[in-house]
Amino acid sequence: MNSPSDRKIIVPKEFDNLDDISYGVERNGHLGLSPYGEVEGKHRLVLVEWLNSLLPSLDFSTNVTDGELRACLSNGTVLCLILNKLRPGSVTMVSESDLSLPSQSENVKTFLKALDGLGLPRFEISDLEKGSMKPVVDCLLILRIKSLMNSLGENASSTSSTASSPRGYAASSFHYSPPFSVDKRRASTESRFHHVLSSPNMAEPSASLIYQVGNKFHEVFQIKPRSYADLPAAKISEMMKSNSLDNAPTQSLLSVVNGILEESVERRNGEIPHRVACLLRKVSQEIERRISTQAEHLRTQSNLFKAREEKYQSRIRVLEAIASGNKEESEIFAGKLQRLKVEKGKDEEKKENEKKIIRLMKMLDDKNLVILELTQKLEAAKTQYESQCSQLEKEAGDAKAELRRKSQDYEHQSEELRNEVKELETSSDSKYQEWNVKKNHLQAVINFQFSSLQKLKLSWESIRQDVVKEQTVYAEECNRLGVNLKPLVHASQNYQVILAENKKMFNEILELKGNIRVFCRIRPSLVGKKETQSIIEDMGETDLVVENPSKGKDALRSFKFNKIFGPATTQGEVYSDIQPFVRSVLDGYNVCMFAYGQTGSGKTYTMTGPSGATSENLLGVNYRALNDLFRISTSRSSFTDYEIWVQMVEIYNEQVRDLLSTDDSQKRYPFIISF
Ligand SMILES: Nc1ncnc2c1ncn2[C@@H]1O[C@H](COP(=O)(O)OP(=O)(O)OP(=O)(O)O)[C@@H](O)[C@H]1O
Repeated sequence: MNSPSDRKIIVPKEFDNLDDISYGVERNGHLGLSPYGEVEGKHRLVLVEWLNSLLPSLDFSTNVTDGELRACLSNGTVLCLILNKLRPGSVTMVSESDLSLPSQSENVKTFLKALDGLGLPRFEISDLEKGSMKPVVDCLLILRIKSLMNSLGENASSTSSTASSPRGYAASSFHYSPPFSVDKRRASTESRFHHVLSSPNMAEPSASLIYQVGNKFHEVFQIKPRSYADLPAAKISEMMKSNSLDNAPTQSLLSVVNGILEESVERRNGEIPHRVACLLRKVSQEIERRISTQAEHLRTQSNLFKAREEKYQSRIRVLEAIASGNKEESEIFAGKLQRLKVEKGKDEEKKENEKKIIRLMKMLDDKNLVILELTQKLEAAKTQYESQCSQLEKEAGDAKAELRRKSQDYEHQSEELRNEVKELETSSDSKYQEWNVKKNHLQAVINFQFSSLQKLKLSWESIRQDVVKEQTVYAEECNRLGVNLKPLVHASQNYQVILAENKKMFNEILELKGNIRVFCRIRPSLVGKKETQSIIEDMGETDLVVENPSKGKDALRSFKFNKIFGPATTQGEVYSDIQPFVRSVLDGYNVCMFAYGQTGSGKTYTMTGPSGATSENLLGVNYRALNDLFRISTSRSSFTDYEIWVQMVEIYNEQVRDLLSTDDSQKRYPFIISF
């Protein structure tokens, strides 16, 4: 049986970070040294240790009294300092120099308001002023438990945070959950787990954390979102070689994984560069290692909790043995209980102790449940990350295969391009040769053209000299011609005068010959008629004698004409005597010619010509007169304009008819002539 001095409960060091378990911790290894109740004394010791570790300047003794605590905490400054220590900048307090008596409770109010905000139970301001400090102590202990729970959550996500701060408060955040509710603890744990994964605060580590994890990983934190793919391979390999990943906070590693995955998802082709995939695998391996370590750590802690529970069970059994009246033990404890009776009343204390032990056991059970849940969560997280890693490896494999396929495509394309380049080179060579041939040909043509040009220039020069010479000769000729032209000009000026005189004399001759002339043309006998049937007895130049036997002694009759044309006279000979009258028309005189005779005497033959005449010699007077009119008017066109029009009429049975009119109403006289 152990003596009272042997019944020291030596708490393993690992339990220092655990909240409720540490209620039973006595740094000097003894129970019940406090002037307060045994349990409350232990609570107070735990609180004192915690406060001293948070704010070393307080330097509370282990036997701190209510009065000392009240004196220290009553103005609220220390309370606010505790909060700010746990969560930097969480409250703004009034400095001590500004504190006046009326506003002394300002910092206390601020502290209590912060507790309300965190959802933690609070005390009243009056508790700080008088009476027991137990509500204040309990409140601070719950705050401590809460901070340790958060510290445990932090430990689950970062092994380095405990290394940087023994209690891991520097980067903690608080999420209140009622201390003895399993469901709410689960909710709180899940919340913390979610917080570790998604909190922006975790993605942005504190300055001290960055300092601890090293500059290499700090560079990774400085990478802008969606720029992992652009990170140089040298920098990634340097980071992977260094121990920066080992020192980096887990939430930062998760942020890197999430960043790479988000970047991969947002990229259209979903490809992950090889170097980034290597970094991803390295980070995943590091996370996996940490999860395994954490799980192992939690299993160890669970075992320790179980050992601790067994010890408490043995203690309970001892106490039960004491209670059941073990004599020796009773005697030993009797003295002790006697002393305790004197101080407070042993029976009540024992019952209270039993109740607290039972509560402690319940708390242990709850804790175990929480730890079990945490272990399960971590196992689930590990499984999830393993599946994610395998998924990532699969995707990396797919990406590699895709990359290989694309590489082959590129190889194929580059091969095709090389072939095309070769073909183009060949074609360009042939074209170059063609162009060279053409160039040589063109050069020869140009040379030929150049020599021809030279010859042309020489020819042109000689021609120019010839032209100059010819111009000189021409000028001389022109001068000579001008000299010769002078008499001609003079002669032409006289020519018009002479011509006018000629006209005048010509028409005077015609007048002298007679304005009215009568010619007689004797038609030859028609085919089939006898010559003897002719009545012409004698025919001279101008005289004609005809015989009419039916008249008896007056049978012979003579006629006189201006001229008589015999049967052998040609059409041209007839016109030659008429032609001067035609020319007289163009000099402005009126001329009228008509043929007169009996039917068949030859009028049409003389004026027009025989029908169907093809020979020019057979043309009659009309054709020849018109021909002369046009010829003479053309020759005089340089100095006289003539208008010539034709009208053909027939006078038959004293009726005049227009032979050219197409309008029947206009055919008979009088005609309406329009020009
Ligand atoms: N000088 C001539 N030489 C040859 N044949 C002629 C000559 N004169 C007229 N004849 C012929 O005589 C015929 C009658 O001539 P044409 O018709 O000229 O007579 P006409 O006086 O005009 O008759 P009509 O008054 O009836 O019209 C025609 O066959 C014509 O060829």
